[in-house]
Amino acid sequence: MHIQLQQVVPIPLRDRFAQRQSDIWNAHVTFAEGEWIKIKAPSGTGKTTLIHILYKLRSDYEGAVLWGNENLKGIQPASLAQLRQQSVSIIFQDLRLFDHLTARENIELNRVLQQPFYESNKIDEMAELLNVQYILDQRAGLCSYGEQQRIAIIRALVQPFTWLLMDEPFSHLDKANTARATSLIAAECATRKAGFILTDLDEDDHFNYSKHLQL
Ligand SMILES: Nc1ncnc2c1ncn2[C@@H]1O[C@H](COP(=O)(O)OP(=O)(O)OP(=O)(O)O)[C@@H](O)[C@H]1O
Repeated sequence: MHIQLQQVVPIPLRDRFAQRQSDIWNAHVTFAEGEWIKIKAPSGTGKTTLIHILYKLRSDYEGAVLWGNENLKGIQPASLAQLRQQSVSIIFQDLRLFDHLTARENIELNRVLQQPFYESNKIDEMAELLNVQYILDQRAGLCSYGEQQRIAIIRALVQPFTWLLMDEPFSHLDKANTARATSLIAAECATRKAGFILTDLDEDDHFNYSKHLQL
């Protein structure tokens, strides 16, 4: 499924962005199935806004966003639920774990709420790869941000998807942990022939990107 942005402009930012050159805002953009897209932008230029628009957490924009032939503005709740269960997974910038649940329960909840893509033993396997196996049974609220970020990454990877949305997904990780996380994400995207959209502040060579865009 491809994604199209047709002259999307967030309404609260309309005036501020009017003079700005952007590959995304107020442009026609198509992301083809399986593409690995990097979107680079300074702080405050709308990375989170874009990710939230794509996941339909907000609809205060002009223009249109299409997932395949489905315009997000008119999408029925059942179709949106199906999109999020089968086609789109997400790593939020603010992580959005349930603090009172354990790390494992947070991941398991997403695994069973969706059509499970893996058996639950995959959680232990991924946790070992990302070096967070020792906090799996600890309450997420007690985990450090770096640990929580790795849990949020695993949570996103245990469900089916053909697109993965990632909003500054390595912001709390050191170099070694970022390398572990990127190789797991690359392997999981390759297994599914999935594409991703990754936003970040700076250039990086974490992945073999298909496209580099500037917000
Ligand atoms: N609903 C809203 N109403 C008004 N302004 C908003 C709204 N949502 C976001 N903004 C503003 O839009 C700008 C972009 O916000 P956003 O969080 O998308 O930026 P970002 O690129 O993700 O930033 P950072 O790199 O700091 O996380 C900010 O200046 C923010 O204050």
